[in-house]
Amino acid sequence: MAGLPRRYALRNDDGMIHLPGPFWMIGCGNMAGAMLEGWLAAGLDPDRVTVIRPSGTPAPGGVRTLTALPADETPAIAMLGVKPQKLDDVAPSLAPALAPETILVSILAGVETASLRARFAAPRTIVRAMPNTPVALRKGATGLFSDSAHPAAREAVGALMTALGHAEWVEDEDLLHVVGALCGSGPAFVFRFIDAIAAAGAALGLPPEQAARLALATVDGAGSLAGSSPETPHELAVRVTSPGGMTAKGLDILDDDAALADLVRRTLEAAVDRSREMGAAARR
Ligand SMILES: NC(=O)C1=CN([C@@H]2O[C@H](COP(=O)(O)OP(=O)(O)OC[C@H]3O[C@@H](n4cnc5c(N)ncnc54)[C@H](OP(=O)(O)O)[C@@H]3O)[C@@H](O)[C@H]2O)C=CC1
Ligand SMILES: O=C(O)[C@@H]1CCC=N1
Repeated sequence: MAGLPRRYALRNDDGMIHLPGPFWMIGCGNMAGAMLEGWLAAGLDPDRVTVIRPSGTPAPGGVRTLTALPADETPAIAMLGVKPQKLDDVAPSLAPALAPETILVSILAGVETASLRARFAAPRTIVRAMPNTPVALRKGATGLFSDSAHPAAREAVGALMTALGHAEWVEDEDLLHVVGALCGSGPAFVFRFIDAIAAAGAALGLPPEQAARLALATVDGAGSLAGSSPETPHELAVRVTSPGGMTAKGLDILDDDAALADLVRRTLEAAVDRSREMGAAARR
């Protein structure tokens, strides 16, 4: 972080996260709440964070939770964590509370930078982030995009997101629709796969609870192995597949006519299409 303005410094030598000033989280539901859990686990000072949510449901970690924006401070970072459809409920009161140096981070699926800039005129830097719920365990995958971030702001937001797991920038905003489908929605698709192999095991005779336990442990172990091995998932699959053995017969079904690849491609396409629709709705 050498050479960064001090107000952007997010980490010190002990690896703790220090925010440059007040951090507002506008909405703290499934996704933003998971991010907050991950940041708190990473050592974020809860006193720097304010959650604003209409229910007033207390945020984790003793983080200050309000039902309206604080009147007495300007946020260094403000993160939009509401549903895309709620953007216009939030923008009129939030926009005047932001300063040019506020970094505005949006996790709204599909909603483009231009739509955010049309509603939030002040912040020089707007960053779009597309995270996923495993950030709660600091094992997330997050795509980032900004058309405007000063290198220091880019590094600051990158550091914040890297504290939640894997994070990388995309240079073309349109690709955030794909990142949303792959990373943002991806855990739901994987959870369905866990259920599917559990259901298949049960259909073939295992007690359902036992099938569910074995399916979960298998996907957990396979994911960890894939994440820690220098080998590609394809190479790891080869290691499982004994010539003339049982795995090859199963893979023949998944690979026949690219059945699994085609199913997953159509799955992501459907999610991307919806992301584009939500983006178009926010343009109006
Ligand atoms: N869920 C996911 O896995 C992912 C979600 N996203 C994006 O994250 C965003 C949030 O999704 P998700 O967390 O699932 O949704 P949730 O419904 O779980 O959370 C929405 C949050 O918005 C708050 N909220 C609603 N209205 C207002 C308002 N007027 N002012 C302030 N806060 C408000 C709610 O408050 P309260 O708690 O009081 O009800 C709640 O905390 C979406 O834009 C989505 O596209 C992106 C990637 C993955
Ligand atoms: O389903 C959604 O729209 C949000 C964005 C990605 C994951 N959940």
